[in-house]
Amino acid sequence: MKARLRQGAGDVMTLGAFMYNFTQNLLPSSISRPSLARWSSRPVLSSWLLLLSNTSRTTVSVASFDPPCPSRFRKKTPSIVMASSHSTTNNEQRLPQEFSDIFHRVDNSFSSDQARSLFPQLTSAAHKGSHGRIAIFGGSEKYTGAPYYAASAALNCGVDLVTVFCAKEASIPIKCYSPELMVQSVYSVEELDDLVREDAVLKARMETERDGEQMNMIDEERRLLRDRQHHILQKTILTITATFPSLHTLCVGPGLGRHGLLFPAVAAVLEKAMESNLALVLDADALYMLSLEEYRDTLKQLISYENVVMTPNLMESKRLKQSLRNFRNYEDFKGDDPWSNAGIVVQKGSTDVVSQKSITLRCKEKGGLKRSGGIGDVLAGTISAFVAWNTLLQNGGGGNDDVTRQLENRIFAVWMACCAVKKATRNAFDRKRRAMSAQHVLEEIGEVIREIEHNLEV
Ligand SMILES: NC(=O)C1=CN([C@@H]2O[C@H](COP(=O)(O)OP(=O)(O)OC[C@H]3O[C@@H](n4cnc5c(N)ncnc54)[C@H](OP(=O)(O)O)[C@@H]3O)[C@@H](O)[C@H]2O)[C@@H](O)CC1
Ligand SMILES: Nc1ncnc2c1ncn2[C@@H]1O[C@H](COP(=O)(O)OP(=O)(O)OP(=O)(O)O)[C@@H](O)[C@H]1O
Repeated sequence: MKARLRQGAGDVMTLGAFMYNFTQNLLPSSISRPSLARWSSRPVLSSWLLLLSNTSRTTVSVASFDPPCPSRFRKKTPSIVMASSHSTTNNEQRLPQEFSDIFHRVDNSFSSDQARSLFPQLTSAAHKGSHGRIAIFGGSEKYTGAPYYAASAALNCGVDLVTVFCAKEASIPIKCYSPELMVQSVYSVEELDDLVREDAVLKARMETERDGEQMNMIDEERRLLRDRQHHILQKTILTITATFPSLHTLCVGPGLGRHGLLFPAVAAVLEKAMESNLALVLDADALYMLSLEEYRDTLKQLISYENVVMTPNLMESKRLKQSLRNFRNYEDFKGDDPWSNAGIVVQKGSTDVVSQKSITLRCKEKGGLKRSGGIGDVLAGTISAFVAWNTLLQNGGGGNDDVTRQLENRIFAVWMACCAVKKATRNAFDRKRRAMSAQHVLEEIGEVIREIEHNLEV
């Protein structure tokens, strides 16, 4: 697939087909009937990917069909040729307007086999951990819900084991939310606050002190304080990095908070993760941290790291873009788009835009009309699950072919996670309307994943 993408040969090239019955009632019946196409195979797909490619940029969009997938899809995605024609079925009338005038071709580049390979197989040979071990580094005094949502979303998707690394102050509440989560306190906000307070006192004394001997003593006290700080943060870093060999994904950020003393430890954890080639999902306060001038070097490293997914909301996206533009050596990141990096970026919005280098996939799945806090955390956890499975595929021992396929599939895995959360949000909204919260989205995500897999198997 990668080779095809790089070729950029066709003005319009359709990459592949998914059979995922996501978007029932995708369009209101009032939408004007598009000039539709006739499919060489009847519209058997519940969804398909349109890859519009030109030499500089590639865009994949998603549309959907309603009908259940027939058995022939079991084997392989049928080759579909779209010709300019008119609609003959209700299903075709449901095509989104935006695709009506696109003359395109769908081929077998992304087959249902590949879509299936986004999920690890459920077999009796599986053991605890075969379907993914992930960790969430987040959760602070103020935010205990965010890491819980992210971790539970991953569990509800089907990951086996999830550990939450958080502040001591957050660990008991998170444990009480769910017995399934392994929760480990890796630092204490109180302890960090004490360090800040003691340093402020010493600094103030230093400013007023005139006696040389006293000043030396204060200097020494500050040095000891720095040692204590170093020791505390090293413990945080070592506790987390010690788990790296057993992890398939590390998600950093949900509810992390913005404690200035913790950030150096977060940056060190990210750097160690890159050294270990561990898959990273970065959200919320991890993205805030990366937009700060002190952490530009870390951001710079992440920009050229292949194994990262960043999931900024509107604000986080603005901050990071601004930070990238402010790079003194911005020439390192030539190109109009500061996002054109090695890893994957998901810009969340009414349409989630998933991009990697010159490839862009758009998740057109409709969400709900309620935007409660925490749905971004559910998304971070869901993406972490799909990325963990993608890592498992890489570790599957299939040799270089598997590695190549893993890289090709990862962006589709992330896109699929975005669509799943949108669909779960819509189901939750349909059920709860204004009372909908992230907890209700969590309750839906497992069923949505089941539906996706069912549609791939039936
Ligand atoms: N239950 C919990 O524990 C939860 C904990 N959470 C945790 O909170 C932490 C901070 O995360 P964050 O999202 O509040 O911080 P940040 O991105 O700086 O936004 C700050 C301000 O930016 C704005 N704004 C944001 N998006 C916008 C948009 N699309 N369109 C327009 N404006 C937008 C908006 O400003 P306002 O509209 O209020 O002016 C917003 O208040 C982080 O750790 C996260 O994980 C949450 O996950 C929720 C559940
Ligand atoms: N304008 C929008 N219309 C519809 N859905 C949206 C819109 N903006 C974001 N979403 C969806 O809401 C979910 C969370 O995105 P959001 O931008 O709120 O993230 P966030 O601020 O990080 O969330 P959180 O509250 O967990 O911190 C995603 O699934 C995204 O697709």
